[in-house]
Amino acid sequence: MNNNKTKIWALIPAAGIGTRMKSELPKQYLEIDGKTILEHSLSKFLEHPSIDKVVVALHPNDNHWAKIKIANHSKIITVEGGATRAESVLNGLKAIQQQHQQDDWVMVHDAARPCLDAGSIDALIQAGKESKHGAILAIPSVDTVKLANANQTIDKTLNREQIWLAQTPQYFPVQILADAIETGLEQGLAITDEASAIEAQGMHPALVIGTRKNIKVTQPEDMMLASVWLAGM
Ligand SMILES: Nc1ccn([C@@H]2O[C@H](COP(=O)(O)OP(=O)(O)OP(=O)(O)O)[C@@H](O)[C@H]2O)c(=O)n1
Ligand SMILES: C[C@](O)(CO)[C@H](O)COP(=O)(O)O
Repeated sequence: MNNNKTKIWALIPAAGIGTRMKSELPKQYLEIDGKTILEHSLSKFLEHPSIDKVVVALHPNDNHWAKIKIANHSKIITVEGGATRAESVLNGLKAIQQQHQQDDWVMVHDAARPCLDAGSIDALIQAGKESKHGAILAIPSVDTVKLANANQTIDKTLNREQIWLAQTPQYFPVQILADAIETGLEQGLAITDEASAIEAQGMHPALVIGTRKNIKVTQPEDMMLASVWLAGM
């Protein structure tokens, strides 16, 4: 347990339907090595001594959650997800706000990233002590990056020294993140991760180097990669 007064919450948006995975089940309920992807993702937070509670946002028509063993875990609270990832996260934040203390922080992590390692959670917590605008896991681009024109020709090559690919977890003070997402949604901004809502408010979250193993299972071929990484954990 986190012994400071400040609590660290985990928030797992798991209300997507996995269109790009083209599977019968929503991808978070596909199994790797006898456990669902969602269970793999949740276990990283349930087993981490600094995480106090875990909020999971579920699809309103989810009829799979109740069947998995972890559903009864005493650290887990569930909420109904929304039509977009940002709305699911906001619903989770509202549930946290009913119980949180002023200085609590939240770590938002995609249900679809089952290969997170405990060291990355530690690194984010450390970065949060040094950045009042929060911190996210990300990896520097290893490829040359092109900016495209509308007709799929190359406009120009970007300086990849400045290009980082965002992952989750993304770690912020609860109140700051809830306000930023609420404002961003009201303004009609495209909020594809938590940091983009924070950036829109003029803040600059820290970038913490993650690992390439922390993939987001998105397309069918990602299942094999995730099972290889999980086997080595
Ligand atoms: N309305 C939504 C949409 C997505 N998510 C969650 O956000 C994470 C990242 O989203 P993504 O990988 O895009 O998942 P899906 O939306 O399920 O996939 P797709 O875009 O292929 O439909 C996933 O854990 C997903 O369950 C959510 O909680 N609520
Ligand atoms: C939050 C995220 O995983 C960071 O890379 C990503 O933005 C989610 O995007 P998606 O289109 O909802 O999969």
